[in-house]
Amino acid sequence: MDRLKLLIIEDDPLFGEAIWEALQAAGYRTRLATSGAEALAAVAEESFDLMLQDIRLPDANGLDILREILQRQPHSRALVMTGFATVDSAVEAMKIGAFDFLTKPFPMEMLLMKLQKVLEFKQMEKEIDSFRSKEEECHLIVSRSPAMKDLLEMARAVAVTDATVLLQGESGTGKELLAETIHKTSKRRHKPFIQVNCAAIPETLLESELFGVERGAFTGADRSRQGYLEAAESGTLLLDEIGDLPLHLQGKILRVLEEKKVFRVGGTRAYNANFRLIAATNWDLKEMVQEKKFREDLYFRLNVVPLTIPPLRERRDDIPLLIAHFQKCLSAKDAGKKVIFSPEALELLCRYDYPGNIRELKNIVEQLTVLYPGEAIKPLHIPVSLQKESWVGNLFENFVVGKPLKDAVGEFETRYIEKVLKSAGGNKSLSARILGISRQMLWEKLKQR
Ligand SMILES: Nc1ncnc2c1ncn2[C@@H]1O[C@H](COP(=O)(O)OP(=O)(O)OP(=O)(O)O)[C@@H](O)[C@H]1O
Repeated sequence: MDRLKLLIIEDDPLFGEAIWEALQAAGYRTRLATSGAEALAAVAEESFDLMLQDIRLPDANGLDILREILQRQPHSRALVMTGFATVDSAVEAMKIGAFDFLTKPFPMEMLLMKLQKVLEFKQMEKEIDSFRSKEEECHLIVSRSPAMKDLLEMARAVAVTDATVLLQGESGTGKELLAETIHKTSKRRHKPFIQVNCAAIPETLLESELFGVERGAFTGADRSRQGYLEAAESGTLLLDEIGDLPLHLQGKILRVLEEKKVFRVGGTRAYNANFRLIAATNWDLKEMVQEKKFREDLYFRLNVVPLTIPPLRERRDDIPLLIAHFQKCLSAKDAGKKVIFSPEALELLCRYDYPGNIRELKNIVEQLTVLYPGEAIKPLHIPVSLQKESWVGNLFENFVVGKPLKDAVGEFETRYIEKVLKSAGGNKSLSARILGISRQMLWEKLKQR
């Protein structure tokens, strides 16, 4: 860490200079101000890590000066110096934001010890800040595909409104992440973001979890408690997997949305329900409406701003970017967890269809990082199941239609075996394992080519 820069604010020039000298000798960069006005002028010129300030100043109230400086330089810390008679002011100073105080007279060692504490604290603050920003970065939506561009623009525009949003997309496409992003960019961002996965809560508990319970509503309800709808007051409620909400609860949710009031199970008192709703689903809700599995009136109520996230296989240009993003986040958490992907392995990963979408890609990167830390990932390292699927897709490209089935199957088999062998670097045992045949059978097939 750089040397700390200190501002000494002390009206007694002799004492001020003694401190100045002791701190310079201890390696700190220091500047001395002998009045409130001088201190404010110094702060206007440069920023300080720490203020060492006497509370009694000739030209101003020391507490006012402290307040002003901390407002102008919120990252700096203050140690106040006080005589016995002004200990109350020291307590006041701590309330304003001073880090600690010293009662005069004090030995220089005591001052140096306190400064060391501030140094440690500032170092910790710095680490927390950088951890926080890295953590935040890892919660960002990463994309460069044109397919996502319009969608993200629409999400940004809708975030500042209070409109209900319906997020649709296959599992793992990032619906929850998008919902969280909408909340974080909305005016409700300082209020709660409550997520409820309707499919994860047993149906018998879902009603009381959502709406809350009044004491005595049923056997075992020995105290009143709020549900998720109330907990989301003034914030955002994400109802994930809303397609799994039973029909009778769909009606109750619709009433809450219309009346902006919640009634707990077994209760007659109405509680406020002022939340912004984001609903998410993997199902096609329109189809569910046609099949009478989802209420049409609720569907219309939810479908105010529909946003459909495309599956990863329809935005393959995002794959290398996402891989780099997950690698960065993993190595930020643990510097030892770093892998490099060979171009062949990357190509393989870019061709796979990802039925589990981004979640599956993230898991694959994590898995490879744990299994092969520090290594260069080659096709050999990529899970076999994943290789088979992407190769099969690729092998069908340029396949001539018109041959008898037997010939086509033979041709496919030959091409497939060649591809497996190439990717396994000619390793026959591994190729046989990938192909699910014995080494001997592979040998036979190679002879027949
Ligand atoms: N564009 C993206 N950039 C970075 N990470 C992403 C992106 N989209 C999704 N992720 C990550 O992928 C994982 C799955 O995303 P998320 O849980 O949001 O998907 P989902 O659509 O809500 O899934 P499900 O329908 O199964 O609940 C999460 O770890 C999320 O942070």
